[in-house]
Amino acid sequence: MTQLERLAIADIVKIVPTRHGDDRGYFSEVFKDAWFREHVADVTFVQDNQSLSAAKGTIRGLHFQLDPFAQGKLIQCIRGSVFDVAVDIRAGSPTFGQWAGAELSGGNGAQLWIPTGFAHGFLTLEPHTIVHYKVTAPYSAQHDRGLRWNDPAIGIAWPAEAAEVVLSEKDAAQPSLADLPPSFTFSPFLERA
Ligand SMILES: Cc1cn([C@H]2C[C@H](O)[C@@H](COP(=O)(O)OP(=O)(O)O[C@H]3O[C@@H](C)C(=O)[C@@H](O)[C@H]3O)O2)c(=O)[nH]c1=O
Repeated sequence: MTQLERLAIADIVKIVPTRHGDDRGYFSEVFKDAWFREHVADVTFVQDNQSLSAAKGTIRGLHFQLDPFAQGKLIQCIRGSVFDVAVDIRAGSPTFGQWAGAELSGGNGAQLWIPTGFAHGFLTLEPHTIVHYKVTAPYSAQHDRGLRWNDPAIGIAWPAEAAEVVLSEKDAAQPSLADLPPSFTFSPFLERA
């Protein structure tokens, strides 16, 4: 049975698909459209992404895209491990500015569903970590925005691997939540799929 757990922010859902183990290894249905629509969110995924991070302590994020290219994301780690985080940037949301996170790894097969209205990022906990994820809107460089990974106002409790981080130039220069123009948050607060 696939396990489903809502995190501290209930719109963030952790999913652990069943793994059928045998002498060869395991088999797992990692995404099934009808099941996902019924149990998690009635959305259509239009793009799959994959990133390899060579070093432990790599941070990617926190990222989101503006409407009309806002993306819901289904995140999975297929090699190594990450601490994966979503930050609520829905203006008017009772959990605005709060975060929820989970460890995703090739070993645990866990996934995180992050709807639109959240900024997303992760920290690699091992070298050569591969993250694979589905998104509900195509990439649009013009709509791509970010938030500072270590904004004290958000206060993400990153694991110890964040003591010495590897960051892109873009992510080293991301603004803090207080500096986001109001038009960059998702307003009015809508409980979107
Ligand atoms: C995200 C993305 C990037 N690119 C290109 C742009 C650039 O040349 C190169 C690397 O882009 P980035 O530095 O933005 O890659 P990265 O920092 O891995 O960005 C990703 O981070 C995680 C946390 C997310 O949530 C994703 O949605 C995405 O924003 O890949 C695409 O062609 N398509 C895409 O969908």
